[in-house]
Amino acid sequence: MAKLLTIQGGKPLQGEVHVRGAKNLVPKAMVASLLGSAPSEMRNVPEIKDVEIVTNLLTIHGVKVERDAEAGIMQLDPRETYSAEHSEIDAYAGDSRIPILFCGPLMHKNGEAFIPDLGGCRIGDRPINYHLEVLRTFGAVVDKQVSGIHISAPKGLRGAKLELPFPSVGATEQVLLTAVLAEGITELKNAAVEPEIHDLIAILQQMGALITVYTDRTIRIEGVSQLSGYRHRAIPDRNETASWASAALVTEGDIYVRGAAQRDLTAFLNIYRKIGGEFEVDDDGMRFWHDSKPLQPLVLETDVHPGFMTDWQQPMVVALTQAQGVSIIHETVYENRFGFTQALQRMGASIQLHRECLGSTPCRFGQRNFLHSAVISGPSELTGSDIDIPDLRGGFSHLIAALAAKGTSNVTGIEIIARGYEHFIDKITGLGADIELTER
Ligand SMILES: CC(=O)N[C@H]1[C@@H](OP(=O)(O)OP(=O)(O)OC[C@H]2O[C@@H](n3ccc(=O)[nH]c3=O)[C@H](O)[C@@H]2O)O[C@H](CO)[C@@H](O)[C@@H]1O
Ligand SMILES: C=C(OP(=O)(O)O)C(=O)O
Repeated sequence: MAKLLTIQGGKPLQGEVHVRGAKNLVPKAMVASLLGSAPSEMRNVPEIKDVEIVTNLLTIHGVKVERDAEAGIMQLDPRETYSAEHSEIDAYAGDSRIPILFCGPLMHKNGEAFIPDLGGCRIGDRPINYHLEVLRTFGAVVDKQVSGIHISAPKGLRGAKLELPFPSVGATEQVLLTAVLAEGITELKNAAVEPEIHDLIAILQQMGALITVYTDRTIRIEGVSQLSGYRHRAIPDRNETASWASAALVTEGDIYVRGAAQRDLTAFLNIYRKIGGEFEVDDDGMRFWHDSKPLQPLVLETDVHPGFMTDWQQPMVVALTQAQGVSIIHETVYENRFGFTQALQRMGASIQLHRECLGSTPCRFGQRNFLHSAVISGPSELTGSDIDIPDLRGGFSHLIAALAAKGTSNVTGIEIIARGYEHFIDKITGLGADIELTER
């Protein structure tokens, strides 16, 4: 049965939420456990859909996964893995982007892997050409099938000199998860250096991997013949933290995010302060609030780390609809991440999308007919609307717009949000929102 969330907007969100491990790290750490010849333990594991999907995928490959969901502790025992049936794996087609990262570990373990078609947010084409190219360079043979891909390493996997055309997070993780047990040395240039990548490297190092990260986006990996397990506490979800911070800004609220860490939010906090948000930090988390002073418009470009992360863009757009003046956003990571603004426009926001690059950060989309720049004029009074959630961050952005809007919004498709936001309905309720969840 589909869920319908009815939101009566206009109440500031006030109170506390608890943010646990990062969606963009935990499922990958779970995949890394496959590389070990001993069990691993992960702490700070959130109850989100992507963790569930990877748990199921590991389980059908023979990994024993045990979990205390409330305590956030997961044990993963990979000692008796095997190749799963294609039909079993195919059941997860279209669910998440993580399955592509099974390639290296499963080839090391079983000599082959079958990967279902990927899911994840529809915010651009999201090809996997970099992944396949690096895997081929390691010596893998890729066979694209009607649905999914079969990949094998008949002659084993050997370290290689690699350079990514763009510092892709996923392709960098692909290289790490493959190179650690490949024969010889791998050098990756133009690697992504997001905090979640550093956390994955910390995990692999605990397992016995030899990895060096240089300051120029180069990563060097010396392959080893065997890895053990790890015990690790995942870094907190900086994207969920930024989302709650934006919710406080949009609703004139005051939210304490227990578990949040300042360090990986530098670029976000600079913008938050410039727009007029307030924050303070203590040992257990961060408080974000917006007193009644007017929000300031600004010019912003998304970028790879250490820039302003693309996943923060969508909630921040909602805040900018409330700023006094014209703001400009240039999205340089995904070619199609402004589709969610249509619903905001229906709610009363003034947002124009442009094909041109409205910014100076070099981007791949300028001459290619993609609406990847936005001009937002504020402040606009938002009114409630019927909304069907399009993607994860766009969906959370719609929720906070509806929570700030005058009147009632009827929101469908909220299941998508559970892919990356733990217990978000309970959290919003706990912050004082006037919402009702019904099944249809
Ligand atoms: C599960 C996860 O961690 N998701 C994050 C990860 O996604 P993901 O790892 O999928 O993102 P990438 O960094 O790979 O993608 C960045 C850009 O590279 C392009 N590209 C990527 C791979 C490839 O083979 N070919 C190609 O052209 C993509 O289309 C995109 O335009 O990093 C993104 C960028 O920080 C975040 O928005 C996502 O939240
Ligand atoms: C784009 C995102 O996730 P995914 O890569 O899992 O689709 C996101 O978390 O905003």
